[in-house]
Amino acid sequence: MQESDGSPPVIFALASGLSRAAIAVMRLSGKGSGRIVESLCGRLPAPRRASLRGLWNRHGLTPVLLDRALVLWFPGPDSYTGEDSAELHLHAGPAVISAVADALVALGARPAEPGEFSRRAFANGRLDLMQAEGIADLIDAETEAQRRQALAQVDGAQSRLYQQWADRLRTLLAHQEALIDFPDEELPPEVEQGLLDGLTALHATMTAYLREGAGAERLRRGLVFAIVGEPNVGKSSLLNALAGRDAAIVSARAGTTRDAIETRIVLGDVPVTLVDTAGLRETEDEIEAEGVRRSLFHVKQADCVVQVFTGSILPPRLEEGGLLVCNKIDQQPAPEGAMGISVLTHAGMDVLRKGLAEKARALTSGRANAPLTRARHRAAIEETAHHIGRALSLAWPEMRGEEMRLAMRALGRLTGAVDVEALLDTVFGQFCIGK
Ligand SMILES: Nc1nc2c(c(=O)[nH]1)N(C=O)[C@@H](CNc1ccc(C(=O)N[C@@H](CCC(=O)O)C(=O)O)cc1)CN2
Ligand SMILES: Nc1nc2c(ncn2[C@@H]2O[C@H](COP(=O)(O)OP(=O)(O)OP(=O)(O)O)[C@@H](O)[C@H]2O)c(=O)[nH]1
Repeated sequence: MQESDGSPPVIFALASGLSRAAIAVMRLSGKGSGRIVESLCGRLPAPRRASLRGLWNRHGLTPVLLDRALVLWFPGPDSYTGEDSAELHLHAGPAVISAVADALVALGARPAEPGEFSRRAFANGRLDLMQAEGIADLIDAETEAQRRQALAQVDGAQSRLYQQWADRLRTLLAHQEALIDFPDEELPPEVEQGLLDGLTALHATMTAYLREGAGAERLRRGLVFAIVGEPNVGKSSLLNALAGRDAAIVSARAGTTRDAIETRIVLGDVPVTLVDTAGLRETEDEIEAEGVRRSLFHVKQADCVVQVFTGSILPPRLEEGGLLVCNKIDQQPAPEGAMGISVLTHAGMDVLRKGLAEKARALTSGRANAPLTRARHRAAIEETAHHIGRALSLAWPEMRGEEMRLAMRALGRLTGAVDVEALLDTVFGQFCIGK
């Protein structure tokens, strides 16, 4: 469906989501938005000013009033998408929303796909891919640290850094082209040396950046901490205590937890999924054995393993860098080398919470400015660095030039400057509807 002049169709979505609320924001974008708003509420309100209007369905014999709503009109290109856009701030009843949606469809609009508003903003040059991904992260941000990180990305921290790299690379490529085009002229030898030095420095910058990177990506997606140990040591009790609610079944019978139970909590400003796993032991019981297999899988997947035991003997560590926790110190003191707690009496629980928060912070720390937040970015920067590395290893100018062009391409895909059609579905498909 398109407008008759070939411009993209008007799309609409409930930007405020479907949860129960007092007001619902219906958002429209596309060249025909103005015509649709006029049909609903008469003349267009003044640009960017909230106006109270009756919304009328004029399709039947007599006009039907759908709602009295606040209407905002954003003429393009000064709008989020860069197109003519409008917002209808409705009373959020489901019947109001569906009546308005029906009227919009009758007027030629169609429901938006996930991320479609932002995709249009990208297509119209209002934001680059990294900023768009930042917006998706901002919508998902649960903690202050995630919010800060996402907002810096929306403000272009990464865009600026990667653009700076692209500019350096482009200058170096120009020098390389000069070496190719004028092989016989007397180009001063500094040109080639300067080129190689420049490539070496850029390569070093990128590899250092990749090395420091993992923390921000973990902060964006949140961490997984697995609670593991033998049956009956109090793993489920510990999960419930940390979560502050009865998420897992606690019983005196060993082997109670069969399948992993997950709870989300916040530790040190990082969202953490705690996984309570089946107790690790040799067993004849088929279901319990499957539980044990799954526990070991979680140990491998987790960002941190909280290994719980009881008694006076330190167990062998399941995982380097994990936390060794001795429970039930109300019955017996913890051995040296483990953190002692009693879920029953709360002894040691504050120290444990601090220790876990410290782990969460350490796993998500990294450079404060323009950090690496996504696997997509990591892959593109790795590819860029790979081609720069190859360029450095090639003496033949044409081939070095080709590697440098491939490096430029990889970097361009990062911000969306080149060659991205295939990427767009992946990037914008992860958005929620209405963004
Ligand atoms: N009601 C409402 N709240 C919202 C949004 C929205 O679309 N609607 N946003 C949606 O994401 C965010 C704000 N972001 C926005 C970004 C750009 C423009 C915009 O109209 N930009 C124009 C004009 C800027 C100006 O002069 O004020 C432009 O950049 O040209 C609006 C909202 C969060 N809150
Ligand atoms: N004395 C004492 N008992 C505890 C403490 N923490 C948990 N328990 C008890 O130990 C028993 C086992 O607790 P669970 O939390 O079910 O243990 P689990 O490790 O999840 O057990 P499985 O599901 O079998 O792997 C229960 O009866 C708890 O009430 C503690 O700090 N002190």
